[in-house]
Amino acid sequence: MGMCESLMVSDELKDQIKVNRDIEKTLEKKKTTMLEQSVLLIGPGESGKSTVMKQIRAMSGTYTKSELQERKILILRNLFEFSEMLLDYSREHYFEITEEEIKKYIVMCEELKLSVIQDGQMKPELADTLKTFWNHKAIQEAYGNRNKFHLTDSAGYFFENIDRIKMPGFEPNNQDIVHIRVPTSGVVTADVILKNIKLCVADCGGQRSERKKWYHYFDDSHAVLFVAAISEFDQRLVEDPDVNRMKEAITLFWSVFNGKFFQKSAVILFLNKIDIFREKVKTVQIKDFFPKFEGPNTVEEGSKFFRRQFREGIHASFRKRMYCHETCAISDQVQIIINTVIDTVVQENLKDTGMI
Ligand SMILES: Nc1nc2c(ncn2[C@@H]2O[C@H](COP(=O)(O)OP(=O)(O)OP(=O)(O)O)[C@@H](O)[C@H]2O)c(=O)[nH]1
Ligand SMILES: [Mg+2]
Repeated sequence: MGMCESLMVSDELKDQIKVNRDIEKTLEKKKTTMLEQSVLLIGPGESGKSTVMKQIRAMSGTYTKSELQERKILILRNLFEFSEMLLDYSREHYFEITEEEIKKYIVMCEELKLSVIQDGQMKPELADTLKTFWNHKAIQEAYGNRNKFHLTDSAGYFFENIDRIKMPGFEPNNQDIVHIRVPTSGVVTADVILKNIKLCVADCGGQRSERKKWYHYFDDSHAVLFVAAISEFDQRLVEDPDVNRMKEAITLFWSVFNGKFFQKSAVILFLNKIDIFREKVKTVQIKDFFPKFEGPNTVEEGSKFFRRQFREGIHASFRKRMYCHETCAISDQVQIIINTVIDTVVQENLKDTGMI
């Protein structure tokens, strides 16, 4: 996560941290009753909104035993879903895999499905088959093509951790939890207390079919946290394979901040999945997808370019209330940025009420 971390402590962030300390002092002096701030998490599907929500949750406390058990079952469900997708892709593309192996892996998928429904425990033999499956050449070839069939970014993580997951007393840790993929349907709300502030967070499903539900939450929020995956500049939408994911994110951002809604809200943009972006720019040219991009194909130039793209199409009144961060939501380091964001939100709203 080297670059991820170095980007996090930018000069902008340092300035922000200083401002935040001042705000904390102001709040301390005022000894007000607990401040309530509502935060709306929006952005396209799979950009990392729920992952940010999980990190906020991790900052505010621990999970109960039954919540951990639920997450353990979700991990097995993910392993089942990812295995099926990888196997289907290998078969469709005639990668080298025998009929006998295919039959064995179909049974493996069935057994995984059963362990999800039953006790959430993976039998040792099943774990061994999963490991052989993951190391199979055809499956690795399919995994190498994951961008083409929308396999979730975190699929590899669970296969790599089977030895730990199969243990009878296995309890998911925060890293496991942030890698779980469950698309959000509708809007999931949660109240969290952080830094003596009650945050009412609404995490919205981001796929096209989910977006009409967002409008019920428009205009009431103190802050809008828009999450876009910067790594997706070369990928296509699941909902419409003709549309580039990054272009969709930018147009969506422009349409939300067009001047009609969120007149008083702080606008926070997370250019997320910077870890994948860092790897990708080594081999994929931004210019091939965004001909206007002229700089060297680096993380720094790429981030600057995309920041500008998001900024340039929004209503002028939002630009001075817009804060942008490059993030890696699966890294616990993102919690530092979230802390900063909370302070920014409070600062913006205290300005509005004339308290500072
Ligand atoms: N490598 C990497 N993976 C990430 C990052 N952020 C999220 N992910 C993974 O990306 C997948 C999608 O993340 P979610 O948080 O479920 O996405 P979402 O925006 O809530 O998606 P919808 O609910 O469908 O709108 C999950 O498997 C996450 O573990 C990141 O910064 N880096
Ligand atoms: Mg979600």
